Amino acid sequence: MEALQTHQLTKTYGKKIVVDSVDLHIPEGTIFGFLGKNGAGKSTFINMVTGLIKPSSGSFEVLGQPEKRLESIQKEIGVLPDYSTFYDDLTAYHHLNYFQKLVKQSLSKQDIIHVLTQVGLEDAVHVKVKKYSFGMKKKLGIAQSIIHQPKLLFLDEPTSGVDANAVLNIHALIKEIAAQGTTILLTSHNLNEVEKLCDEIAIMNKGSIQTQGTMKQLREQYQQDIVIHIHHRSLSEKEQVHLQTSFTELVEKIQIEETSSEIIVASKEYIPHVNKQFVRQDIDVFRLEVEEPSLEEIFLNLE
Ligand SMILES: Nc1ncnc2c1ncn2[C@@H]1O[C@H](COP(=O)(O)OP(=O)(O)OP(=O)(O)O)[C@@H](O)[C@H]1O
Repeated sequence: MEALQTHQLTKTYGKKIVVDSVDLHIPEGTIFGFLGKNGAGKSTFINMVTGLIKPSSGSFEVLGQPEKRLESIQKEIGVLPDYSTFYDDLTAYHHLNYFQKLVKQSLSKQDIIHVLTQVGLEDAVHVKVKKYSFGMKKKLGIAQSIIHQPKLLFLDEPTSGVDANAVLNIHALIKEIAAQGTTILLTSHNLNEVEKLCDEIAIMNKGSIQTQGTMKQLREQYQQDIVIHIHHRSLSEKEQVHLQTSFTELVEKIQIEETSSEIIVASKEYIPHVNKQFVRQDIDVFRLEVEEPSLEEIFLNLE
């Protein structure tokens, strides 16, 4: 089953089309990366499929239920919005206790403390939120979004403004939640994070989905040249010249140096040929690395 499916989902404000005929399918059990520049329409999309705002046209199903039955599955959805608001005078514990009652849970004190420990707030359980830093509030927002063990979790920028250590903890937590079967839609401006965590990615631009696929599919789709780094035994100048001239039509660019070389080819099929040239000339290859385009390069190339 698809955890989320949208059909021509559209949102307009006056004449401005903010989300434009989006067809998105998020398979159950995936961590789905949702990318796009500021203002691309990601939060508006999330606000529609979580029932916060009404679509202008189009339809969607969440966990198999159509929009009009969204209320019946609200308990199965968790949301970390792009900004969370809390009551300054309540502690993290009181917030979660209040929230769990809203979503009709009956967690014990220990359960609530466990969730706060999961997000790294174990030392601030009984501290009032007015004393929390931005990163701590973010963690509290994550705790609130997962306290009822949702089947589908929307995390809008879960690590922005959070320090490096806490980022690693949040990544581990996201993986743990996904391993327990929760589908996660993650928006982030940190492309390394998305590359590391997500099974599938969609990139939104000016309200439309520009591209969608697994990292492997996106790489194949957007890979132009393949850069091969070869670390080899030390070559004499004569050998370097000989090697340089032995590569002809196969390579786009070649740079031979004493102990390492960089060769750019147009297609993956040429990689074994490159390797063979070294073997043929009796040059020991210690390491051969193929550089793949990062999500960042793909993302920037799409602009
Ligand atoms: N209530 C509204 N009325 C008018 N325009 C709106 C409204 N809400 C959002 N917009 C516009 O819709 C566009 C998309 O906003 P949205 O917040 O969905 O983008 P985003 O991709 O989430 O951006 P970011 O990465 O900065 O969070 C923006 O140009 C924004 O100004």
